[in-house]
Amino acid sequence: MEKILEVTNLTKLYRNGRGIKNITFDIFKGDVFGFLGPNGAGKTTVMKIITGLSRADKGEVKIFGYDITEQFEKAMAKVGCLIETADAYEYMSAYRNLELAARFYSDIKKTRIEEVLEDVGLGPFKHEKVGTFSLGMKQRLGLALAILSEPEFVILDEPVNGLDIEGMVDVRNTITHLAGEKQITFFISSHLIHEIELICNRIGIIINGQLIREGRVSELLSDQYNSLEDYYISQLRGEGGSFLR
Ligand SMILES: Nc1ncnc2c1ncn2[C@@H]1O[C@H](COP(=O)(O)OP(=O)(O)OP(=O)(O)O)[C@@H](O)[C@H]1O
Repeated sequence: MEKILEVTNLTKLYRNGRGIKNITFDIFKGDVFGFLGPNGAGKTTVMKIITGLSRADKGEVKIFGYDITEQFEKAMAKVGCLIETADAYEYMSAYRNLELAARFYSDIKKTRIEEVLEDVGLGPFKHEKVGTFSLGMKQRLGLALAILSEPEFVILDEPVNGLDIEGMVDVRNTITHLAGEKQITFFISSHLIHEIELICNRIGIIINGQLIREGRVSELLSDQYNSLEDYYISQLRGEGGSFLR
């Protein structure tokens, strides 16, 4: 199976001694890979390195076979991402923000902007200024920006953070639709186990900067566990009990 992302021995230590250590995993074409971990586990650190926003101390990242430090542009050519909150101009409308972002690509049609706005549920608000948007609406705009260029691999850091139930369902449906219909591969971080269970086929669990488990959801869940939540809690208790005290 084609490897879309290869992460090998990724390590980064901040001056305060926190960070990530020897993270290794692969994502294959068609995967919706969930990156699960409690607050401060290291999810954003990994995603920032993968998308070139931060540098690793050690290790290697390849996207579509290209090393992200040596061939960054080639590695990122078919990648869309949303890391932390969307980088949007608050005094412009959602539509105008997408129009500006579209200029970075040579082949985005006007109809594509309308399409992504509908996909993420921002159609009715497209001409309103982003500064007046709720956090959830900004998250949706971030998702729209991430998928605008019709990427083959999409990296989303906590995409449903701050969304109400309806917003969560919309984003979940959008991801499931894009993965199923358009064969887009996803790498999604979250601490919301239920969301991950509903949309991901494979997961990695990161605790205290270390990837403690990685695999197919169906294989990780043996008869012993009724849900991913049961499994996740058992792993936290085993490896990082302090998170639950
Ligand atoms: N720039 C930084 N300087 C120092 N420490 C940092 C920095 N960025 C992150 N950390 C620390 O590294 C650890 C991992 O942080 P990171 O943001 O990657 O975790 P996370 O899993 O994304 O957490 P959350 O779910 O809360 O967003 C945390 O202990 C955090 O305090």
